[in-house]
Amino acid sequence: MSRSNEVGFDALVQGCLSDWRAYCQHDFVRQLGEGTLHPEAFRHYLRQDYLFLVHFARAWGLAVYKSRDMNELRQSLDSLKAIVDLEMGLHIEYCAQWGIGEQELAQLPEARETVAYTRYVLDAGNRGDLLDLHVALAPCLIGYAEIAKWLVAQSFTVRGDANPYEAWISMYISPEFQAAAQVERDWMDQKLAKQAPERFDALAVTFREATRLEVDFWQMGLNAGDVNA
Ligand SMILES: Cc1ncc(C[n+]2csc(CCO)c2C)c(N)n1
Repeated sequence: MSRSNEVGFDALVQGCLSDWRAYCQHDFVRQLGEGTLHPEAFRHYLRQDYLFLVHFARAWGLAVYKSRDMNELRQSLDSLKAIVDLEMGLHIEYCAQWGIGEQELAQLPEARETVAYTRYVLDAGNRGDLLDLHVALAPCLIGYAEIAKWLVAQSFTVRGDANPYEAWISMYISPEFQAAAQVERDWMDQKLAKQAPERFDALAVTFREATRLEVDFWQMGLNAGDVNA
């Protein structure tokens, strides 16, 4: 747990609160909660998320490379294996339920928003160390847990079969996913508490940029459902 007199993940959020809210409470998220999101918006998001996950797996490969001891190596390798062996397969199955086949996924052109976000994360890790990489990944890893918690607390959110996006909500609100996000948060709190102020400020910039790129990713999805566009 982060203590109030120490900087941690919460301080990263406080450093870019308006961007963080724009991400966590984005219209894409709200409409997903209401169940009113245009299915094409969701499909576009799912397709690009497949490409996102491929680069996300590469980011864990980079984390393996940037690891400096056996603990870090094991943690990074476990994450890499989880995404490659498990989560990619689940995503492919989920896409199939939305009428998106594996063949289509394999041939997808990458949207600029996907390129921007994933390459930003990989560059942050490449030029920095393991902490820079984790901070660049934090909006993704911890953000989705926060988004799910926020969503289920809103009165407009529809749960159960009446919402076509129930599976998405239930995956990210699941105790397993929430616990994994908490592990990441604890790791980050512990690392951030040891950083000098200038170093923290540089990390906060990376966090804010990655958060803004997540906003763009939602907006990309929303735009794809705009029939007038
Ligand atoms: C654009 C985008 N941002 C974040 C996530 C969430 N996410 C991707 S991989 C992962 C780790 C464990 O599954 C999490 C939480 C996403 N799917 N797409």
